[in-house]
Amino acid sequence: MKTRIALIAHDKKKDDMIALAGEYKAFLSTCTLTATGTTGGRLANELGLTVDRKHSGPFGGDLQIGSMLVEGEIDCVIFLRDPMTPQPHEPDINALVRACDVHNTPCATNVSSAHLVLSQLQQRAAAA
Ligand SMILES: O=C(CO)COP(=O)(O)O
Repeated sequence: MKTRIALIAHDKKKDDMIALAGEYKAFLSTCTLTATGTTGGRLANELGLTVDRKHSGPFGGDLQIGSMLVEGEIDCVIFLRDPMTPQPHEPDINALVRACDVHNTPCATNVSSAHLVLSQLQQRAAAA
């Protein structure tokens, strides 16, 4: 089965997300990708990745992805959060990260941990 990855980035982290996804593009193109609206738009337009785009984060996108995760439809979350900017939908963000903890789903919230998670998933997929 394809690895199912959710990709989410706050505005000031979107360039980092594009750079990260660009590095893993070959692997990510073998995965089933879900993203919040604006992040997904950039991944599709700038990298040509096929992405299931949910609503934008402030309009419930994090909650939609959280719901998928609870249903067992997401294997891993890459969520590049901006710790320096208050977000209007902070409760939704916390709900998604909490759902990852409740369901023991890997959740990388910065670029360094995202590299560790993606390189490991890529290696596993290559060995399968
Ligand atoms: O706000 C977000 C995550 O909390 C991200 O949403 P967008 O990808 O639509 O900007």
